[in-house]
Amino acid sequence: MLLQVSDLTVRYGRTIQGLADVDVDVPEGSVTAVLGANGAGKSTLLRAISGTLPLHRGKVAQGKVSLEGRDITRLDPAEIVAAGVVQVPENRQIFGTMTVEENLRAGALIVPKDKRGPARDRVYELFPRLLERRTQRAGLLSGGEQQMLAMGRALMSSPKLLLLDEPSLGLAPKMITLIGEIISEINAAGTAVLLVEQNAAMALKVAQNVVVLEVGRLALTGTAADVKDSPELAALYLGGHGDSHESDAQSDGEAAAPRTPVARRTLSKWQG
Ligand SMILES: Nc1ncnc2c1ncn2[C@@H]1O[C@H](COP(=O)(O)OP(=O)(O)OP(=O)(O)O)[C@@H](O)[C@H]1O
Repeated sequence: MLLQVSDLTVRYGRTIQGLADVDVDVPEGSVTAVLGANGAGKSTLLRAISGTLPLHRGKVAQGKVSLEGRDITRLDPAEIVAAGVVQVPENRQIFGTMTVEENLRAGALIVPKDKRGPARDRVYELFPRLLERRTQRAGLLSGGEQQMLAMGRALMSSPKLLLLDEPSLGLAPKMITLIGEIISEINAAGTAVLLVEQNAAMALKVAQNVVVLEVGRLALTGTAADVKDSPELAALYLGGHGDSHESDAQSDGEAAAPRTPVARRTLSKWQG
């Protein structure tokens, strides 16, 4: 197993529980999606993995995160990047006054000098739009292009695992489709992806495995194929939240299913 999150409980301050007893496995070479409504704990899970919880006054109260069997729970963010786990933050955090190319260079600081050129070429191959705009200031790019740049920057260090926090956020449907295709390409090239999304339709297209969080707890796990058609997904996630992202996932009325509390279920074992 590439990444194993076991029995993870996260607290913010003394009282707020961000996650409780969460288990997530990311198999080598897979795309694993984490779905859930606002406040379900998706970002908290990514922060726990990337070691950035302390920046948000959070801490792991219990449980463990392992990468290829190595305990990375208490490593700092730079050590986790060096171990091969790189996060693309939700708000993208590109450097607006720097050019596209300079932003990419900033993602390669830990990369040996002779490997930086080839890494950049690979990123440009994956994102031809970034190549076209390499000398432009990043702040002038469209939202979708900024998302590509944030992903490209993360890929500069050739991570084993890419953590994506709601890459579809604020993007037009066509751009969301394109970003989904790019995630599949990144994965086909050998990088595992943990994809946090509110856009279930996109996530279910690109992921093999799915985890659904509900109020900090694991509500549902299974293969994308199993989860996609499950009434549990409609009840847990698509129902009752009225988010516009979600409405295009199921337009057949299922989304209006009442949101009933559902005990944690496993629809099927992880593949592989
Ligand atoms: N820095 C923080 N301080 C205190 N509580 C926090 C902090 N960050 C998140 N929380 C709380 O932890 C819980 C999980 O939040 P989290 O942001 O992980 O959810 P999410 O699924 O990513 O939601 P969203 O889609 O809105 O980002 C929520 O109850 C939230 O209020």
